[in-house]
Amino acid sequence: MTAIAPLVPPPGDNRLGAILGDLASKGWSWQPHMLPDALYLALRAEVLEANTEGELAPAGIGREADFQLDRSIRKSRIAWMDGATPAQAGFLQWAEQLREALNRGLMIGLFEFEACFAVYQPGEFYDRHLDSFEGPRNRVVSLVVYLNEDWTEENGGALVVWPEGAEESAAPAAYILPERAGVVFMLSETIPHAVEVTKASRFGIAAWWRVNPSIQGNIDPLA
Ligand SMILES: O=C(O)CCC(=O)C(=O)O
Ligand SMILES: [Fe+2]
Repeated sequence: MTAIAPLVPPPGDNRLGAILGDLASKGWSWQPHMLPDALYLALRAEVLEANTEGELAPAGIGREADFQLDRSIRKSRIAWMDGATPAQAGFLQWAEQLREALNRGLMIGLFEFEACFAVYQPGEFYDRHLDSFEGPRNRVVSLVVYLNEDWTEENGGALVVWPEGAEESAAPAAYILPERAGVVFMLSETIPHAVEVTKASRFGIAAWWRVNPSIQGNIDPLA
């Protein structure tokens, strides 16, 4: 199988520098129109199809024993990616280039990657939360990619980002509209964020890198 845009040019040095600088200084970064167009179109077509074919399942919170399906906190539907289509394979390659750049620039050992399509229908939302879970195989950097054409402020559905470690009552640092091919990076353990109630169908990808929690050379097997 050939990945879509297998030779996606790596994001330019300026852009990578800005992302690394933002993550180091404030813990999050907004990059408008960052996803290459061929990938954007192919991934958007896939999420629209998954949505009409009923391939999305209600999203939960936490993992394994802590997993909860609490529709009062998070109301959306997701489908995990397995890289089995050209669009998904292309996305995984693109993310791999970012992983290498983040590891070099931040001197961290991002290791595993997991990604899902996420759809919020009108009225759906995700309350304020952190993406990291309890336990050793934790999420360290979150990546969100938006697959919406012509999003407007009236549609709602903004991603609200708070400063690192901010109290619930603190003023948000940013309201980000889920615009076409826009990409958000966040430190999963320290950046609280929320998705405001959307008034239009809101398509995107939520993804995370985790560190390798291996001890004495034993790589933790994938779940
Ligand atoms: O779609 C977004 O803007 C963010 C989604 C999110 O916070 C998550 O899936 O954990
Ligand atoms: Fe999140």
